[in-house]
Amino acid sequence: MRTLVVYESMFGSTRLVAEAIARGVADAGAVQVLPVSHAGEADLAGYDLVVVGGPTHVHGMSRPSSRRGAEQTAERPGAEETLEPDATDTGVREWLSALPPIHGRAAAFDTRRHAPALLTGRASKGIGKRLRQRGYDLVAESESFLVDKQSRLEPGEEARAEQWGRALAGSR
Ligand SMILES: Cc1cc2nc3c(=O)[nH]c(=O)nc-3n(C[C@H](O)[C@H](O)[C@H](O)COP(=O)(O)O)c2cc1C
Repeated sequence: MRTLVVYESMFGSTRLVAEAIARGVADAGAVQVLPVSHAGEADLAGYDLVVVGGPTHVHGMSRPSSRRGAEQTAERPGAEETLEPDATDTGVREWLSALPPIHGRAAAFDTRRHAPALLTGRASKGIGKRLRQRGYDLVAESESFLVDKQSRLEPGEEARAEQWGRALAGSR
């Protein structure tokens, strides 16, 4: 099985989740992890499974304005957040909009604050919806991985992401 994991990440937590998912999926075959800024070059037809994730911003997928907000957060004096080198003006929302229709298997994930999803929203809902609109079959329920107020992953979330990846690898 060939798997592609595409992620968007401003502060690094969604990247860590993407890398953990990839470790889990790797039991089932080759896996490539790409930041969304490089995913436009990928030939999606060459993959048996495409996993897409991003941070929850303003209850959903990020937008240019919320990504600017994240940049400003990292630029505050004494900020604990540092901006990822691959954090650019392209997010999964824009990437998914430009995706050609394709039939394939996919799954969606996000990172979000540790509170009920009704309050936080979750980007994976929109990611999953758009993947289905493009023609993908979702092989699993969309999943959220939780961060604290400084956007750091909560303890145990990387292990849970690896486990989720293992479950994806076993899905048919
Ligand atoms: C502009 C902005 C808006 C955010 N809005 C939400 C939100 O509505 N719900 C939520 O759970 N987290 C929200 N967050 C927290 C992000 O989900 C968190 O920063 C992200 O999961 C960290 O992932 P990253 O390190 O990959 O960027 C927001 C963060 C920023 C910068």
